[in-house]
Amino acid sequence: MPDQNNKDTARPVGYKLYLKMVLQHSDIPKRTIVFYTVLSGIVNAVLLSVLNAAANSAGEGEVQVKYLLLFAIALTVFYITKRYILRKSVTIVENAVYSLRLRILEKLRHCELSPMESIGKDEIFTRVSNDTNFISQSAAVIINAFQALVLVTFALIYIGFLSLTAFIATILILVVAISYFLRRQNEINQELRAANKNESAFYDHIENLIEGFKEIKINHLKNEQLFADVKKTADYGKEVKTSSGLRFAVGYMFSEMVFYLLLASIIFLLPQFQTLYTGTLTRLTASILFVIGPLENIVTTIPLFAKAIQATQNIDHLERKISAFAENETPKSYPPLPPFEEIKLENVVYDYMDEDRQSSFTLGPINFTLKKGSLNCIIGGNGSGKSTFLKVLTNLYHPASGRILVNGTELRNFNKEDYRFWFSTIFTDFHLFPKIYGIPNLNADKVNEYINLMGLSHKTHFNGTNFSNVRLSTGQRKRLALICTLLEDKPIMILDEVTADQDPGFKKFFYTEILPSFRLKGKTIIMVSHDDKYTEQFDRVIEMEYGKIISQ
Ligand SMILES: Nc1ncnc2c1ncn2[C@@H]1O[C@H](COP(=O)(O)OP(=O)(O)OP(=O)(O)O)[C@@H](O)[C@H]1O
Repeated sequence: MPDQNNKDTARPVGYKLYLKMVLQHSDIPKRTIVFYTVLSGIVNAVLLSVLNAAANSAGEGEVQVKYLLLFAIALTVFYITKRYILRKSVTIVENAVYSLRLRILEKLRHCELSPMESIGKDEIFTRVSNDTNFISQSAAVIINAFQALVLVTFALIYIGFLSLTAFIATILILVVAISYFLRRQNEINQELRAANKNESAFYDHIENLIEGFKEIKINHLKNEQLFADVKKTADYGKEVKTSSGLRFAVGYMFSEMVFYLLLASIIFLLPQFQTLYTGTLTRLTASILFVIGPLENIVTTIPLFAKAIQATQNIDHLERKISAFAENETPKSYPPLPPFEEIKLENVVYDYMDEDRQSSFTLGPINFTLKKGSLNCIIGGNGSGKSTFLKVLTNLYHPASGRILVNGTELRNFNKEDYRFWFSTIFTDFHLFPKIYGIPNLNADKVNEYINLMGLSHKTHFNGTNFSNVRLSTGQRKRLALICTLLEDKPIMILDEVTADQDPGFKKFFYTEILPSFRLKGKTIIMVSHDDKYTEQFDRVIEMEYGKIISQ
């Protein structure tokens, strides 16, 4: 589903994209930024040429006041412009990163579940955290390099003014050195891409090592084999990064050597071919020496700029992916959802797709009716599709075909968010938030009452905002999730294996006390359970096999 709001679908080329991303939230016009950057570069050039001229005239015993005055003016303008541009660049970049992060996360929270699952948490985390950080850190360096470029341009003009031959020689040498460096940089970039892929594999290993710590502590063979894989990946990373580092060093050295050769040829050869005025050779030498520093700055910033562009493209790619799957709900255009009476699934089918867009598992066709106030139990073997069915029922996954009818009207006539708001869910992979979100006017006493009811008062209590302790066992954490579900007080509760990690005492309490209390409150329950001995507590038992309901 393409993003209706994102009309600008043509992707700008790398550096334009970078500029667009960095400058889009700037309150200063682009022209002003360029003006100050260029002015600061020019004044920097003036500053150095005044010093150069003053040094020469000092040698000739002339009065220095004129140069001193010029120096003072240039230094003041340089200070003001450079300070302005550096301060503004920090604000602009941090604004850009701030807006970018919030914009992506804003889009992400409106994204559908299945594309979000397919993008994966690693990519989202890397882009939103690492790549945006990189853009933020590289901006000041890039601005400095841009000023260095202005400086070099003016220095070259000055060299041309002193000697046309020296100017042509310098330009030629510059073209050779920079194109050699850039060619090397292309090779380096290829290696860096390989290093990046390898880095992701290395992160995976670290995750396995941390997440699987218990397993590797128990089994030293696992520990050693995993570490052998870690080492293999680290070895490859070292190899690629060393190779690219060496290439960079050689390229850099070559560029430096070429400059010394340029200097030597101007000092030793130029006077043989051209008559130079007194002091011109000294000025030329000083100017070329003066160009080397800023040029180094520019050349070493090129890889950083390339990486910043890559980071921008990565972020843009993620943003486009998320935008393409963002829900385009316009709540005001939907009629209000009536109170829940019945949900009907007619021939509903849902497919999980593999990387080749082939179905790896099909749920359905499902025909099912959920009536208000009913207690429903879903049973079935592992992988029979119970959780998938619940995600389709709650509209977290959208059916590939079939209809969902809400009180007799098709669901697509209503706002999906309103529909989902009917449900309280505890999925098998539920997340316990550190705060209780989504419950207005939360009554702390009521929360603590539930904590007591669930037998957790010796472990935790609610302080008005947070639970005092969430470092609990799996079963205890599920009881806390159940408390949140009770507090939400929705008409339909989805409970996916909530009793799976509970002790027999709590199971009995749940099925004989809590469940009947739900019935009394008129709640509708769908619960996945493997507790055969309590199935008589439900109005209906739905059995699933290979993605289908085989009895209900
Ligand atoms: N995010 C996913 N992407 C692709 N396939 C999935 C995904 N989640 C589940 N599946 C596949 O769908 C099938 C049904 O999974 P589901 O989790 O619905 O089964 P279940 O009946 O709840 O299993 P269990 O009792 O083990 O929890 C499985 O074969 C599983 O491999």
